[in-house]
Amino acid sequence: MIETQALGKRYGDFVAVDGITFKVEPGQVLGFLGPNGAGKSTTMKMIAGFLAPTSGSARVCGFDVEEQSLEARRVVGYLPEGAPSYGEMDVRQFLEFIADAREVPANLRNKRIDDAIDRLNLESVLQQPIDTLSKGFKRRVGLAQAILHDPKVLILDEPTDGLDPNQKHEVRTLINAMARDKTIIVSTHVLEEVHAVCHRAIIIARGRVLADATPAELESRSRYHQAVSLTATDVKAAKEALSRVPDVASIEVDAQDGRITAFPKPGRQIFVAVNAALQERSIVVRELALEGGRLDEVFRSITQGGAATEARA
Ligand SMILES: Nc1ncnc2c1ncn2[C@@H]1O[C@H](COP(=O)(O)OP(=O)(O)OP(=O)(O)O)[C@@H](O)[C@H]1O
Repeated sequence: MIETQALGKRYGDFVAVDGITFKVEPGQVLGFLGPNGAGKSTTMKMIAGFLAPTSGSARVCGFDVEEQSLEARRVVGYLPEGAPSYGEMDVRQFLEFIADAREVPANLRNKRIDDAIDRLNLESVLQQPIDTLSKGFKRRVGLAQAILHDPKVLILDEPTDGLDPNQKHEVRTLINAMARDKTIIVSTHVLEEVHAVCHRAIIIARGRVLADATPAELESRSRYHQAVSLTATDVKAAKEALSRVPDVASIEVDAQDGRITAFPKPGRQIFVAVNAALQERSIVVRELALEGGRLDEVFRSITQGGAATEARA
């Protein structure tokens, strides 16, 4: 369990984190989204016990991160931004050092190290100094040290940053597998990641929570939610057919690929009627899709101001 209560951080007059309150239950993966400089890393550092809050509080597994700092840090695995580590050590030496620093019991030490090596596919670079590793491998070493002591809580600051698509997929699978018995916060700029791993997402900007919802709830705020998009050989005829469907509010055609999107009037469903209208006029359609909503558009709308900016936290 992770719980923050009006958690805040100031640097002089500058407010980096402005009274953030949220709770994450075991078994949940919370996605932390927000533009550059929103306060994501600062919040994660405070929860991980690496930075003292200037106001409010945070608890992990019931331990206050300031008043019970040691107990709190014991139950947390933390992957910092950029994953700094001791570059002159080789990977195995570094993981052994972490096992000792984390006081992993002697009878579990080798098993935990081997398990982390296996989960992050580090076998091929075990003897290599960390400084000489590629960015992706450095990130994986950072993840290995975060999970080495099998913590109940994981704070992962952009865990897939710098990874290639295959590695991204592997790390997401790993997070999903670990989610069953852990409480996890993941910050990311990759919106598809929210779908792949998060049960819930918090969007923050200028140090404040602007939205706290499931990925599906966020998508439902998109103007594309329940829109119907299609590609047709005769764009003009397709547009004409769609314009006659009573519940279609507007129609847009993508200038680049000619894709047509029909937007419903508020609260209306148009898929069946659109399909029928196209068939009635024998319009040849290459694909026809019901849109769930677009997270990138919701993210922009929420963080840059606009219709969807109301906070739900
Ligand atoms: N030590 C510091 N002194 C002064 N300002 C700081 C310090 N550390 C962070 N900040 C500022 O606090 C704000 C929040 O930074 P933070 O790193 O938490 O953002 P972020 O959401 O993680 O951004 P990004 O997505 O770019 O990683 C930024 O404006 C940053 O410049």
